[in-house]
Amino acid sequence: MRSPGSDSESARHVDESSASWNTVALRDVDYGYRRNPGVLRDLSWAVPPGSRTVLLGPNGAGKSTLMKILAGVLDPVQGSVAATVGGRGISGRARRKVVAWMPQDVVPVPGLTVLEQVTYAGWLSGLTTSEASRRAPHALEQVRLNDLAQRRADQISGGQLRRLGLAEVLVRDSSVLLLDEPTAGLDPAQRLAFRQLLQTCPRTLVVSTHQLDDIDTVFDRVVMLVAGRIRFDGTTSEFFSIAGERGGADAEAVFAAFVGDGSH
Ligand SMILES: Nc1ncnc2c1ncn2[C@@H]1O[C@H](COP(=O)(O)OP(=O)(O)OP(=O)(O)O)[C@@H](O)[C@H]1O
Repeated sequence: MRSPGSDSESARHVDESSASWNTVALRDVDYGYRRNPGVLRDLSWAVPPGSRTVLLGPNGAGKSTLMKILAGVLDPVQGSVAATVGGRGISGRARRKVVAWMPQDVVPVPGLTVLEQVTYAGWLSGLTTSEASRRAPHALEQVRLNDLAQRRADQISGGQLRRLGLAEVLVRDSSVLLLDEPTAGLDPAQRLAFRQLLQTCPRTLVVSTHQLDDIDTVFDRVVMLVAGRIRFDGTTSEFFSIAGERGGADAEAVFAAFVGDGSH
């Protein structure tokens, strides 16, 4: 393993006691792919510090693209991304220490065990080898994968791989976690365990999902992205009050209304 670079060292000096102030914000961001321009359009949004935000939107709305830009994996074509820690701006490279991203497709590292892959992810994020080794078993316990710690990562099921991806994020000491469809492919018991984990997770969360059941028990904010623009940004109770206005419609009906008729 190479030793963590100066980037991680500078981020280590971040005052984690003020982590509730840590945020990342987009201003007037446009993004498009070469063959697919206009995916995000003039988008401004700041991750609310200390909150649990669920990111909703139809297929192709731009949720994954938005997360990749927040995580620093993609750079906007126009506009800017700024992260603040304890109220102070930090560099784009230091942002990768503060913001952890779980992609939609978790990739097993050939030849590594589940435990080694999580340890490696922690080390790559800037933890020392001993810190990463100390934290990895706990991260595996949090996603209930400790029984498979010694299994090769490329020999586990799709749902188990997803939980491994989540452990790779939890092992880091990042204060902002971006989770792209973390419950896709999880069985009902694991989805319940995941919800319980999020309810007690003391970090800022942004989670994209197509599963609308129980969002009010986990998340305090809802962002709805439609065709690359934010159509709704508010508290979960504001989201559900729209359901009330619609005669007690459920979350799916509110979702469909935002996507379909543009009346909100
Ligand atoms: N690498 C790429 N090259 C070209 N177009 C892309 C690429 N990745 C995504 N897109 C396109 O960008 C748009 C937004 O995709 P994105 O994956 O961000 O949407 P999403 O809201 O996460 O969708 P889903 O709910 O289906 O995961 C889609 O039209 C998609 O086809």
